[in-house]
Amino acid sequence: MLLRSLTKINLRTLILSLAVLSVLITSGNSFYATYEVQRTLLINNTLEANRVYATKLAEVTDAFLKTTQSNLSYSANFLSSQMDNNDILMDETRRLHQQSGTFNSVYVVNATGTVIAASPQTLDLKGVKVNSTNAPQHLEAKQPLITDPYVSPLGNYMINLSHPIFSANGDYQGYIGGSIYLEQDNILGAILGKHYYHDGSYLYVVDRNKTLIYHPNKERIGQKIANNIAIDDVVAGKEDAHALFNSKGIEMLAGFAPVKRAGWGVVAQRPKQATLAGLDGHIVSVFIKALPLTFLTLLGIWLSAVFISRPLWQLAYNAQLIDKKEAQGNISSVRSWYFEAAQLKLAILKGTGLLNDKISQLHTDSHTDVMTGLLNRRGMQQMLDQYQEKQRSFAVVTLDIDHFKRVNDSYGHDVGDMVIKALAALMKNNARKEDALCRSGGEEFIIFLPDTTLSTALTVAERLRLQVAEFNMPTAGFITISLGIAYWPGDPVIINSILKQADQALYQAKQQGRNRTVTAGNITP
Ligand SMILES: Nc1nc2c(ncn2[C@@H]2O[C@H](COP(=O)(O)OP(=O)(O)OP(=O)(O)O)[C@@H](O)[C@H]2O)c(=O)[nH]1
Repeated sequence: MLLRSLTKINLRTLILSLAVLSVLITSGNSFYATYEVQRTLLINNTLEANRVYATKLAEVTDAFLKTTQSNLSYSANFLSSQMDNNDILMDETRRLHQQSGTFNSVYVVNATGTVIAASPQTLDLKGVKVNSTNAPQHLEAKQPLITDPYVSPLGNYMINLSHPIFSANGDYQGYIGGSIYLEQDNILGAILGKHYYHDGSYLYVVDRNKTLIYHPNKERIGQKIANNIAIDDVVAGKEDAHALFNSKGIEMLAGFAPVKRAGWGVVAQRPKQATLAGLDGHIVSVFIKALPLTFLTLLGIWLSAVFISRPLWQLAYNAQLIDKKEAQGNISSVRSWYFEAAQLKLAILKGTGLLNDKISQLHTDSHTDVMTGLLNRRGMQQMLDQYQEKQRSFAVVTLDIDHFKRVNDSYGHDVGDMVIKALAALMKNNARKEDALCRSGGEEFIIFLPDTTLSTALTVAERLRLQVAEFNMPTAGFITISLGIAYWPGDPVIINSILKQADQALYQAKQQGRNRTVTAGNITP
């Protein structure tokens, strides 16, 4: 069933379907490729932009730490000879606290771990003893230090930067330190926070232990982050970018860079969805812009399909109607503008030409008397049908060779045949183009003279009779013929009765002595 319906698909539909299908596949493919390329480009660009951005901020942070350590170093040098001067200690801590705005608090701790000066004074730190829990590394380090986050004696979550104080002779006298309160407004927020975007992008900083020391969401500060490849890489000192999922399961494009001076890592990231948000709209606008050209292409394909398939369709359609009269003309008028159609048209025309010739030959053969080439009885009947159909008047002459039996008897049948052929030739010479000559039986003939009056027919019949009488037949010599004439005026009188009338006139001519013409009816038309 499917095969049957497939065979009925015409060439135009086939070309159209294939072309439209290929246009759709090509367009779909190019849209998909464009989408994928744009998507990859956007993702890669965002990853790279975040990496560069994180690197820049890591450098800024590093420069800030360096400056801060220089300031602490300056103060430590200055205080090395002033460790017993309470006023100077207080002034210096206050200056450092208020002048730079770097620290939330500044303090000086002596070699035994007791705070001997602090700013702001409201903290009331003076006299507080630091220990390994609340100031873990300073005393042991005896060198410039940036601590890991820890909870201070007053309960602030903080990091400290410190610088040791040595006397002129190199004795360790304690250290000067500055605190950055991670959960309050601080210098890190001032440096990093202004870069926070509102499309879901943000930036955070972890320390060497993967603990958040800066995050736009302050509640997350102090949390340790696990299973994050960006953080794993950045605390290992790598600078790179990765696509990853954040703690809320949102896919992020993260760029990161280490702050080597502190062992920290800066991570800048943007949600992948926000990055690709414009892409769908972009592709839709590309699609809309491509629509007119696609429509024109489809129109062009449709016109081409019609143009290409038309000659073949016309040839196929007319080949179906090959037995119809007009088929050959229709096929000739097909504009076969390309090679295959032209060859096909030629082949069909040649085939139909041969077929028509053959049919015409068969038609002629079946309507012709073989011996004389005149119409036989079937041909005669067809002629009569045409006259009757067109109501065309005619005169009919029947003629018969006189005493033909004697010719046969005297000279043989072959000579008789020659006489019949010679008589037929004389009849042809004597006839007009539109006259119809028939051999109705052995040596009997009928001549139809269309649009001819009885008197003209008589003239024609007499002329023929005289010509025959004067013609010396091969071997048989001179013969005569008798003729009967009737006239059919084109009215509804049955034609066969006219033939009968002509026969009766012929009979009378025989009765009256032969070699004569007798007319049925009056001579005046
Ligand atoms: N050679 C030859 N003879 C034919 C042919 N057809 C018919 N005949 C002969 O024509 C003769 C006709 O003879 P009849 O009908 O008696 O008439 P007729 O001898 O012509 O005499 P009338 O017609 O009365 O003048 C017959 O002997 C037929 O055999 C033919 O095709 N060839």
